[in-house]
Amino acid sequence: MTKIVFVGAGAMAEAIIHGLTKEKIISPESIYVTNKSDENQLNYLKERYNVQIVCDQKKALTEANIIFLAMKPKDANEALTSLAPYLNNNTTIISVIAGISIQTITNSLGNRPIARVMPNTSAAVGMSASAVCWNELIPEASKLPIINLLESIGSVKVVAEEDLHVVTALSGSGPAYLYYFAEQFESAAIEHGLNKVDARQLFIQTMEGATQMLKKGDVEPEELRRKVTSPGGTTEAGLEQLMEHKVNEAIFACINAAQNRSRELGKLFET
Ligand SMILES: NC(=O)C1=CN([C@@H]2O[C@H](COP(=O)(O)OP(=O)(O)OC[C@H]3O[C@@H](n4cnc5c(N)ncnc54)[C@H](OP(=O)(O)O)[C@@H]3O)[C@@H](O)[C@H]2O)C=CC1
Ligand SMILES: O=C(O)[C@@H]1CCC=N1
Repeated sequence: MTKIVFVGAGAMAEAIIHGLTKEKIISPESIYVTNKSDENQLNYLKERYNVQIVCDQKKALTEANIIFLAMKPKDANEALTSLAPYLNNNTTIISVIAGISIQTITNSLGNRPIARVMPNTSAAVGMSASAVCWNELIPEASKLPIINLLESIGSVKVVAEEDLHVVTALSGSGPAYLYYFAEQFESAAIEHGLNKVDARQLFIQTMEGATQMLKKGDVEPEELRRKVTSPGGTTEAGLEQLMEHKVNEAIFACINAAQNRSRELGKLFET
């Protein structure tokens, strides 16, 4: 049975564990969690998902088939140094850490199969938009099982490692941008008299409907936008404000800043 150890047990680890256990891809008895010090969080994960808390670090790490690295970039060096002595040569490392390169991980853990994944927190509902890259030590035969594992938490694209910076900016961070839009649209609607429940429900359904239309893939977003926008109508009035406030520039600046930060984090914690 495949044994998975999560080193780091915060928001992203929980979202992946939620997805994996919900889809029954891996039995919770085979999922182990450990972190730096927060015992309450480990107990919470055990209670909620039935996963195992690592008691014997050496045994758990030596027996692991897959180790997920799910700590913040600033904590990676310390965590990797403490893991290194216990790793089995065949263990596959799957890192979700933003910015930290396969080379940096290799420098601490030695030459071994390493994959980097950029998921997002929608993994909790099986809707992560994940991208994965790997080093040449991941055997061809292991690639599909890794993709299958990740598909249990959503969609998966295989990308070049260099592209993970922009992927992080777009889909890793992406849910936060959309939640920010949700907050702002909801507040604006409330200011104009709608109650919170209706405002939220209408906005969610609008996003869902627009997403479904985009997903059909037969009409470009620009054309879909045009179909909503009657000349001299309400949409045109609204869009004019978005353009006047240079929302397009804000979005370019947002993606640029996020992908730059991913590169900076990689450099800052390079070993
Ligand atoms: N949140 C998100 O939307 C996404 C996050 N990521 C990436 O996932 C990673 C984790 O992010 P997130 O879950 O949000 O962060 P959290 O702060 O929620 O969790 C970080 C976890 O790492 C643990 N940790 C810290 N130091 C060590 C150590 N030395 N050894 C073992 N565990 C340690 C912490 O333990 P303790 O609490 O005890 O200190 C905590 O459990 C980051 O690298 C981030 O870039 C990727 C995609 C999306
Ligand atoms: O904000 C971050 O750094 C992480 C990476 C992607 C989403 N959250």
